[in-house]
Amino acid sequence: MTAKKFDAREVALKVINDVEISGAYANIALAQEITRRGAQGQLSEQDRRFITELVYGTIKCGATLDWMLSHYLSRPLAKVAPVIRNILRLGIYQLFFLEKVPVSAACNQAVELTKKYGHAGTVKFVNGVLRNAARSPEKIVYPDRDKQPVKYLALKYFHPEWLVDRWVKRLGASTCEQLCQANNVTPPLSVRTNTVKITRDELINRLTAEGVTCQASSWTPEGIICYEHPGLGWLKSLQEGLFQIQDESSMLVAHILDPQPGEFIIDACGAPGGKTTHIASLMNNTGQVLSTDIYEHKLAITRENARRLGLNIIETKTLDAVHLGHTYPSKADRVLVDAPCSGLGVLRRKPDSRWRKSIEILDDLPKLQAAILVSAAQCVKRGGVLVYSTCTTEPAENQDIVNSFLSSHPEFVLDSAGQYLPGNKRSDTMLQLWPHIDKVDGFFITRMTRQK
Ligand SMILES: C[S@@+](CC[C@H](N)C(=O)[O-])C[C@H]1O[C@@H](n2cnc3c(N)ncnc32)[C@H](O)[C@@H]1O
Repeated sequence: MTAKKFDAREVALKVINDVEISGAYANIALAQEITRRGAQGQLSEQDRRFITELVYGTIKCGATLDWMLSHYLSRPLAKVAPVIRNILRLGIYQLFFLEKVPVSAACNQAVELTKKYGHAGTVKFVNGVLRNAARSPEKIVYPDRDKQPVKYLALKYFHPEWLVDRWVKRLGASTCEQLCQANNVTPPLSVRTNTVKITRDELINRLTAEGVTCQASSWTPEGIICYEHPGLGWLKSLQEGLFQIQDESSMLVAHILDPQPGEFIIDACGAPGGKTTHIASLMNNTGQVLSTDIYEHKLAITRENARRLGLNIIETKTLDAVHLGHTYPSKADRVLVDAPCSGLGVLRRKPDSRWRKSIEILDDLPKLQAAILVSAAQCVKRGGVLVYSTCTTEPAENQDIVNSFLSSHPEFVLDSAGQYLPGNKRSDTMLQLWPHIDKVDGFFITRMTRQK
């Protein structure tokens, strides 16, 4: 039974304000609000979907909505109070991007919200701006695609201009367009079967019985794609440790490392343990996996995941990976460096992530990545394996790091990462996966063997 009538747009506004004004993460703030309202019996499935659409759409399209609004404003949007600004964004998003929402509903609800959160003057202002936009949509003219490709692509596909500029220079406008389009498609949830406890076929049956619509992934033997699912927290199969939530391309990393039962493996940047637990599963829970990370609170999540999955060969240690080399010299059979990175390959996962990045992050990260790789490499035994991976598509964080490492470490040779793929093999030595080509998160994976 619905306990209390509420307005979906007001819930969406609250989450958007939390993200914009308080710096909350969109997915976390939304999940909290939905859980809270759900527990109070206020939310139907339809409400949940509509609120999610409003929040994710308004945040993802942020700069484009502001540009659209600027056509109907006589003063800069930055001078408008934050809450009113967000009401305008929500309103114009519905007017221009949600065909099913009637114009009257979008405008009237924005006015009602302004009555509650603004004053008489702002009510008139919001009403005027949105009704003007609804009446004169022809005022919105996108920049010419050929003359101003960066501006056009940034506005059309909701990406920061600095990033589009970078991609257009490196990939060309057409590829950049495909990449931006792919980043706007929300991917389905993917999970990894905990093969220590259950087979993939059995898990698919179990998930289906729990109301999940899913099918086997073609990338890995344990991946499952879930197209529709009830709240994950409610699934007994999750509580029983039958699976781990993990992206398909992220699952490839442990396969390329190819850990064997009985070995000693170091996962240098291991938290929150997606790959650490996968490695332990592939070792059939026999041997030792040391998962290190600079943040203890993240390693606590690794330990919790290992406990839930029933993997008892995992140990954790809080450590700056630049000190790994002298702590475990030549001790490990295999070492994984899943380096901290700009995350530009996984923008499709969260609507706010593209707006949280800045060009400056690309200045500092490569130095840290190189230092971690050099140190972690010292832990590899002769004949052992070193894997370097990131979830970005930036050469400065990927190929440049590995090439520079190889040129100063002749004892390591580059293997063909593509040959270690569990599904279709590829000829790539350094594997770069792309959302627009491979339809998975953008991941970079390389594998090296220590010969001397
Ligand atoms: C890409 S994430 C790792 C994800 C993890 N491998 C997984 O699959 O769940 C990178 C990790 O590096 C950690 N990190 C950042 N700087 C580090 C450093 N100097 N030494 C060790 N870990 C670091 C971050 O805390 C973060 O957990």
